[in-house]
Amino acid sequence: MAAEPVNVNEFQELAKQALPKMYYDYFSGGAEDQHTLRENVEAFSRITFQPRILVDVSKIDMSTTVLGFNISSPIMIAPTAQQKLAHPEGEIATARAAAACNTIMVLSFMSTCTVEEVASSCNAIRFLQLYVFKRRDVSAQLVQRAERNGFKAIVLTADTPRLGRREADIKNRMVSPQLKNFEGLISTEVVTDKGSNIEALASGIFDASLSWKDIEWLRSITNLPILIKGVLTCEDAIKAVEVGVSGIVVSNHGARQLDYVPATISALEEVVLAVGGKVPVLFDGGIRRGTDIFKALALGAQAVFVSLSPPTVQFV
Ligand SMILES: Cc1cc2nc3c(=O)[nH]c(=O)nc-3n(C[C@H](O)[C@H](O)[C@H](O)COP(=O)(O)O)c2cc1C
Ligand SMILES: CCCCC(=O)C(=O)O
Repeated sequence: MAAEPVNVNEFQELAKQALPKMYYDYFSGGAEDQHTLRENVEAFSRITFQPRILVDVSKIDMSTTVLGFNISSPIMIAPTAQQKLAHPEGEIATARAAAACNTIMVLSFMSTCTVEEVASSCNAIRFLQLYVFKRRDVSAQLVQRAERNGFKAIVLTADTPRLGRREADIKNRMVSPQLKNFEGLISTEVVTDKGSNIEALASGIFDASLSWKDIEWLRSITNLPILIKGVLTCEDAIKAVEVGVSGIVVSNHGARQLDYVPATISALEEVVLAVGGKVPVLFDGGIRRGTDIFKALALGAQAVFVSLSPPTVQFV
């Protein structure tokens, strides 16, 4: 029997063996040259510690609070789309894992299980990630269903007016299933014989006109706190605080959107300084080890998100 994996990179190797190539490439790939994909991981490796000795560490409490929710450690689960492509239980299994670890799961707007299925599967603390569709009524309905089903916050993803150009998905003609949340509302089954179906889906339904003024619209359709995901600069961090968001997620979407943006760990400090403690700053991108999380916390993150599909092994 093969030895148990001892780190995240080894899990990725197992995923590569287990998954059809089209899905493995979708889960692990980044945009274009995948420069930022490599940088997200490598920038962590350039940060080293100045350790202090002879400090009593016999009792460690890693618990923290995010938007008033106590969680067992500063590790939350990032929204990742279409999880049934990786495992038949999809987002329900992820929610159960979040409940077992006493942490928060962010459910992707493009999930393969419905908000109702996830809500009734366990008592995990759940936030809903939001994409704003051209059909605003569809996005609004989903937000309201999440609110009725006990979701606690909305995480607006702001870095995806269109889907990043992911060359493996183009070559594989990546297909996307009909997503159950939208059954009867809008079709998510795109059939194009050219390129990535998922990119075609996003260009068809995502509202590329989304801008700062739409935070007001979002506030008009929900009472839930709103976090904004995809902030990489002090300018946007200041704007986000000005429009009254309840939290900021420093993220480059796992390097799947605009290539050649900085590694998120390189952008974190400027955002934290600009926010000045007014709202919590969360963080994701490139986290593969506990020491990465420690670095993000040391640079001012309140907590981090980890994704299901760490794209490292092919590079390191
Ligand atoms: C397969 C996959 C699907 C994703 N789907 C979404 C999504 O639906 N919505 C979203 O806001 N971010 C999505 N993300 C981005 C993650 O939430 C997160 O920002 C990113 O994966 C963090 O980087 P890491 O993968 O290096 O941990 C996705 C990432 C991956 C790898
Ligand atoms: C159209 C689905 C988009 C999901 C997503 O955000 C990603 O794959 O990064």
